[in-house]
Amino acid sequence: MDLIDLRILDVIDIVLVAMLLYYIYKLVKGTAAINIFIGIVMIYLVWKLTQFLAMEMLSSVLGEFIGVGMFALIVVFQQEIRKFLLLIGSTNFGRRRSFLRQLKFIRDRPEDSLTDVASVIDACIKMGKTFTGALIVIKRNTSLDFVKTSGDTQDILIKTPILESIFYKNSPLHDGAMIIEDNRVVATRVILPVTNDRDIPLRFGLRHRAAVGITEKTDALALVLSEETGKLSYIKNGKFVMYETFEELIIKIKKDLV
Ligand SMILES: Nc1ncnc2c1ncn2[C@@H]1O[C@H](COP(=O)(O)OP(=O)(O)OP(=O)(O)O)[C@@H](O)[C@H]1O
Repeated sequence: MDLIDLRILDVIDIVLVAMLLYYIYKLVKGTAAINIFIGIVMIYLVWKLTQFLAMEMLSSVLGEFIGVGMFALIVVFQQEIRKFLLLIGSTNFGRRRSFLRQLKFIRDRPEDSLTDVASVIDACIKMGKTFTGALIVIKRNTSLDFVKTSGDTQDILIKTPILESIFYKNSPLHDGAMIIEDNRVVATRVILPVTNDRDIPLRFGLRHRAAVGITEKTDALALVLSEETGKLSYIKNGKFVMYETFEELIIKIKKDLV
């Protein structure tokens, strides 16, 4: 019986380690950190090999290095560790959230719990036609309180004309970002963290960099309207999401909000 238990635990152990390595790889893939990650994996494998071959001295040197290296790793991978914890947190919360939403849906008026994505996109289409710049952040699981404090607190039910009037060029609220939680505008004139990503084309300025920045640091979704081109960009997880039509975009956002 003990033997069977051990085997099952071993399998679970291996699956968990494989999942952990996969998630870490997914996070560092395409970043400069991938080379550091590969380097660490190689040192670890050599260390294990020296232990297996009983090469005492080399194994103890590498062992010491890996021991101290743990602290260095936390510093080097600060951003990635943050993202990783966020990923784990939001995976669980995601399910709980949709369950809570169901409950909320029963309790509250529906207009208060689900983001009216169609109205948001409708406002964006209209603003795009008049080359009005806009930056809209939609909260998912991660709290946005740390950025909200930089702007003005609001509590406004989402309606197309209201969103348009907020970003209207002469409006006192048009500057910075607007934050949406559920179906309400909860903050305006918010200053967002700007990304350091050098791969973003130069034609994108600070508004787009801020949208990439907040979606890198949190799981929020961002919509950016360019004042220069009137083009609407949808940004998720620090990346521009491609879409063909506005209908397709609405479906994508709704899916991302479930
Ligand atoms: N860190 C930030 N947080 C929130 N809003 C910002 C931030 N940086 C810039 N903005 C907003 O973006 C506006 C325009 O900035 P900028 O012209 O650099 O952006 P852009 O990406 O080139 O956009 P556009 O294509 O509309 O010109 C600013 O006036 C401000 O309202």
